Amino acid sequence: MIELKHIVKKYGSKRALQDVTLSIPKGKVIGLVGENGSGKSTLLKMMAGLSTPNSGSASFDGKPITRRVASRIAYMSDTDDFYTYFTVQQLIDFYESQFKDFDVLKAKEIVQFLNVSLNSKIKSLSKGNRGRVKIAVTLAREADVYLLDEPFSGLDPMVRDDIAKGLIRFTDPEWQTVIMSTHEIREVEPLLDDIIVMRGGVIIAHEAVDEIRDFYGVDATSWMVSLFKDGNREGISK
Ligand SMILES: Nc1ncnc2c1ncn2[C@@H]1O[C@H](COP(=O)(O)OP(=O)(O)OP(=O)(O)O)[C@@H](O)[C@H]1O
Repeated sequence: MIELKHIVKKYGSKRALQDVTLSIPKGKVIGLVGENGSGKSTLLKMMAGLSTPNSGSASFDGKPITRRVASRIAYMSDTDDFYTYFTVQQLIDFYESQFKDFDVLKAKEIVQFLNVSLNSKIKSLSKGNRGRVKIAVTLAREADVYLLDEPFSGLDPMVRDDIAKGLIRFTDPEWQTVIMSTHEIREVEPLLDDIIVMRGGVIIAHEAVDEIRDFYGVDATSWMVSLFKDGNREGISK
């Protein structure tokens, strides 16, 4: 469904992505992991049509990813400066005006599921509740793909758990794909079908979580730690 071929993205002379080739099928939940600065956000922006490659190609269902095609892709940034002057209800109204695939009833259901009041002003919400609202309006889009940049970052375990439950409950694995960057691999591992590991702008591994357990005989977190310790994917033998 999403195909990236030999993508290079430079910021000045810095290469944020180096020759990235990647195929993302429909109906998977994928964790994108790697050290700070390894290129995760840049890769998500590329798939969202928010960043243009210096070379290589990005396509969705065979068509180049442009802002138009990207209307089927819901992107959630990692920033926390999120329409602070709105109430939650006003934010939902705003999203409805911006996105054709936005489902107001679903948005309200998710907000209720996550225990946030529609009348709250976003600027007066705690960071955890802002995180809940952010995921609610993202998942309320009936998009083919959800690209979530660090949905768990800086949030306490209860909020992380709520967001994980929301992801399971409000996405349909039959046709929707979720790709999320995270540093909380241990917590999200049960949600994941695949893990993509990045280092220095390169994808150093892309494995199915079941395969990691079956062939490497370890959980995904231990597999990833060994991958980094040994500096390459041959670190753990099947
Ligand atoms: N707008 C920009 N201008 C200049 N350099 C940038 C820009 N965005 C990213 N970079 C650089 O590109 C590289 C990849 O950054 P990116 O944000 O994609 O990494 P990341 O894996 O998401 O990091 P983190 O885990 O810290 O969020 C880094 O070296 C970063 O400094």
